[in-house]
Amino acid sequence: MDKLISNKGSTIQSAVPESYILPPERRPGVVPPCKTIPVIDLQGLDQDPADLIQQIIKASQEYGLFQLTNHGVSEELMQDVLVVGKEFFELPMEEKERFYSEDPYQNCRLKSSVNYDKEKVHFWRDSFRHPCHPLEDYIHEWPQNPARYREVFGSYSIEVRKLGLLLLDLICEGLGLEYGYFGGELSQGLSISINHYPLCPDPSLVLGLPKHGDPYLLTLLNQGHVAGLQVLKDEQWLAVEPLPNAFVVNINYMLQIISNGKLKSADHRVVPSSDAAARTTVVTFISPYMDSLIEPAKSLVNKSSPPLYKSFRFIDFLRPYVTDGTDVEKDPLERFMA
Ligand SMILES: O=C(O)CCC(=O)C(=O)O
Ligand SMILES: [Fe+2]
Repeated sequence: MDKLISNKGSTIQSAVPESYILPPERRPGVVPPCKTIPVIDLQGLDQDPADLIQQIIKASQEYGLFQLTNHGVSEELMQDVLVVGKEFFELPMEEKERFYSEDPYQNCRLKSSVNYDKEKVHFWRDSFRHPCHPLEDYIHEWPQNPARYREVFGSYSIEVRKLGLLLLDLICEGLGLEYGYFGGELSQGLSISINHYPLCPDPSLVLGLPKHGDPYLLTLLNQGHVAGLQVLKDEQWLAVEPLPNAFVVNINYMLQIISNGKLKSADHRVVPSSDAAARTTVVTFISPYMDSLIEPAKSLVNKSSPPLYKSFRFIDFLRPYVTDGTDVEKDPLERFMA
């Protein structure tokens, strides 16, 4: 519990503790906002679906990440989860305590940094995470305080799941896969993580999250209005500007593998805000079942395009990823190359 940044009280507001200070070569440096990151307006879906699919595929090939506007999840719900998520982190410690755990497989889990006990340097983030689908299996484990938590996160998880499955259908069509390819067990997992990056006395010395790719299928991030997310493209970090009520969507490792490398997982990281504001974000991950078989889709593999990755069970990828954390320079896909 005393590992949580939000539990360290006033001492942490005056100076960054030694254990969070990165060596100079790993510090984030200055990254200006980037204007070229694709913004896709889902309103065009009815008029010209083919064009929209092309935009999604192109962005997923070039950046592995795009922003999505007019996506159908109401502004009210987008705002509500950010407000209630923030309220959760503002609760007294006694309220949050029962969710704190060192066990990476615990369902409802409050934790700090990435892999606190193993990492050399800690990251400036607390997070609270839980599975969401099917809702009735999990909602009774969620917090009852803030009072609106279950209602707001319940509705949000249903809406975001619908949107995520729609995006996967569009990606499926864009890749030329058989209809409904992602509809089954590959997309049955759903979890939400509230990331809280408290105010940092010197953001230039730390990272909120280190460079990583997300290990699932697809991520939909509601990043609110405080900047901090950066994506790596052609060895350059680009800052992803907050757009009101937009989702930042990123391709995950499993989608890179299933598409046989046609789509690319976006490496990203988070820098705590330098505009004197804490940053709270809500991240939704769509993922395969633990025992789902992951492999390049058969229809994308042929003589001239051999499989780039092996077949494996999702848990065999996830287990080392979870245990080793993401504080490593090596590529987690390496062991799964064909
Ligand atoms: O909070 C963010 O902006 C991104 C979080 C993220 O990358 C993650 O939770 O995997
Ligand atoms: Fe991530």
